[in-house]
Amino acid sequence: MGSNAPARLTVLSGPSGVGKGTVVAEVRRRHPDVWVSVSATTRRPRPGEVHGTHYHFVDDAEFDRLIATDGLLEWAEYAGNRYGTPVAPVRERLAAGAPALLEIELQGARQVRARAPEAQLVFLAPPSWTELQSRLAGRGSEPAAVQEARLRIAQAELDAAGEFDVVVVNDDVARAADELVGLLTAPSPGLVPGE
Ligand SMILES: Nc1ncnc2c1ncn2[C@@H]1O[C@H](COP(=O)(O)OP(=O)(O)OP(=O)(O)O)[C@@H](O)[C@H]1O
Ligand SMILES: Nc1nc2c(ncn2[C@@H]2O[C@H](COP(=O)(O)O)[C@@H](O)[C@H]2O)c(=O)[nH]1
Repeated sequence: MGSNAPARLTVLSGPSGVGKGTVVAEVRRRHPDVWVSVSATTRRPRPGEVHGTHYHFVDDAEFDRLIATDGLLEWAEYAGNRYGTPVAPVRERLAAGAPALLEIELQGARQVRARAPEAQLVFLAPPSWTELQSRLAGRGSEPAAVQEARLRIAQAELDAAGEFDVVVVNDDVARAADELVGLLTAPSPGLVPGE
């Protein structure tokens, strides 16, 4: 990615199980300097998830405090838990002229669009509905009822794909990662949110 990369806020969104985390991990494997925001969440950690790396795992009181102190660029309730982007690291990153990537759901993407219109919004789409179902089930990280809740939300998220600047189909992780790298390095005006 290199130090000449433009400062741009990019949001990657898309339904649960489409492969956002997988594609971002592939981008970071190739370009370890790509900076990805670490969200706060009230969700409990999955096996293997590390506090401060995958998420800042917080309780409801701490999440309330983050909201009350304007500590979040955006936040949303999703399938019974709250998720939000700590604003300070994103601001610092963009102010230093370095790009930032957020991996968030639809409500949060809409908030970023309202607050930082220059941000680039990328929607990661599944090749088909049945493939999305099978990826979510195959991951096996949620019980069936939670998978069903996530798939109900996914229908509405797929309907909103037209709100995004670019749609990337995750038919193949390497190909989708190529496309995302291209978008992350494309020139843009750059923006410091909230200023
Ligand atoms: N292109 C692909 N082809 C086949 N399987 C894939 C592909 N991309 C991701 N997967 C698999 O799909 C499952 C879901 O991927 P992942 O956890 O990255 O999704 P996600 O969009 O980040 O989900 P969530 O929003 O719930 O965190 C994983 O088991 C992953 O290995
Ligand atoms: N609005 C936000 N959504 C976020 C954030 N961090 C993650 N997410 C999204 O939540 C769902 C569920 O995530 P999971 O880890 O429980 O599978 C998924 O779409 C994430 O992209 C955030 O800070 N804000």
